[in-house]
Amino acid sequence: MKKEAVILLNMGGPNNLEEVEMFLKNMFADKNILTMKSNLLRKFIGGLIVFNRTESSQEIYRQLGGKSPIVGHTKSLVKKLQERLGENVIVDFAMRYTPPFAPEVIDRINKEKVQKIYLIPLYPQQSTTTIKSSLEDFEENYHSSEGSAVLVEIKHFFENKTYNKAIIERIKEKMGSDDYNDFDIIFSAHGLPKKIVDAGDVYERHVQKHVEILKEMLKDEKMNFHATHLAYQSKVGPMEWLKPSLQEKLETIRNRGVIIFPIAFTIDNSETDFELEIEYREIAEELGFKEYRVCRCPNDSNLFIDALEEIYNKMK
Ligand SMILES: C=CC1=C(C)c2cc3[nH]c(cc4nc(cc5[nH]c(cc1n2)c(C)c5CCC(=O)O)C(CCC(=O)O)=C4C)c(C)c3C=C
Ligand SMILES: [Fe+2]
Ligand SMILES: [Fe+2]
Repeated sequence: MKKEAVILLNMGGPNNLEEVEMFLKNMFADKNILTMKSNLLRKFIGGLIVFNRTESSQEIYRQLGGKSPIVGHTKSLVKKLQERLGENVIVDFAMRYTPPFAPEVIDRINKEKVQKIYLIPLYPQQSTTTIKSSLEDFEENYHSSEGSAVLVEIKHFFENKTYNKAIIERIKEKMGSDDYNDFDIIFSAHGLPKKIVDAGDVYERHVQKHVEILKEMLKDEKMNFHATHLAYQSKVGPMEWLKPSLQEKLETIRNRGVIIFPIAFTIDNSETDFELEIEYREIAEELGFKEYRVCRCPNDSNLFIDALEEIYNKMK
């Protein structure tokens, strides 16, 4: 039987405090993140951002036990997907800004004489800053290696019913037997500079469509929240980003219960475990929320494994 590989792609996150600078350097050297044409200007602006951000960023990861949770969760997901797909398919992962990088993974699969490689970026909605960047990085590295497999890629999977069931399951898990009507739900997406959206990035549209799909599913499941909202978190720097921000949104709700689902991530990371769980919790407490809950990402849940198996089968 011909060998195939499924490679999951993601942004990565520091595996230790020394890797924080590497993570930020690689992120802000990415032409999909800092989109100016001049490489020299990117180097200058990127260098300034990294210089100004490294220490405060290290503090975030220090509070998370010295590393991002993203790689650990991804390893567990890969192990379970490998068990599901069996020994004729190699399942592995590559990160964009921290190890394991694409060349290391490519070296491993090239030893196996793989005929076809299925690339699945672990972001539900498409963006130039994430999926395009990860696919380009893997493909450029693969084409300069000795590998000769056919590369098959998927650009987004927010419409996948099974994936969305995994989200609904996570929301149910946080709500338990509590009355949904006592809570507003906020789908919180990672923000994006408005300039990138205006240049044609489809991310905002995908996020909006995703929220509409989930709203319908909540209705079908009779999960009748008091209201459903979309907001954007994680703004970096002085530029205009997508709105409303999560802070603005929380300020308009107040005095109720609120549950947050981090809609742009499949895997828990510093933006969920620190920004949502710690920083926004403090803001919510100051604003007088009766309850503030953050759902877990799908991570290595069985329904997410089912969705990835389905996506792989559809790509064939
Ligand atoms: C211009 C800056 C940034 C853009 C554009 C951006 C897009 C973007 N990012 C994610 C997912 C994640 N981002 C994470 C961390 C993170 N992101 C930025 C900047 C931009 N992101 C920074 C500076 C950081 C570092 C954290 C900090 O120092 O505050 C992470 C977390 C990784 C981890 O370590 O756990 C994720 C995941 C998406 C989905 C996205 C565009 C849609
Ligand atoms: Fe980010
Ligand atoms: Fe952040």
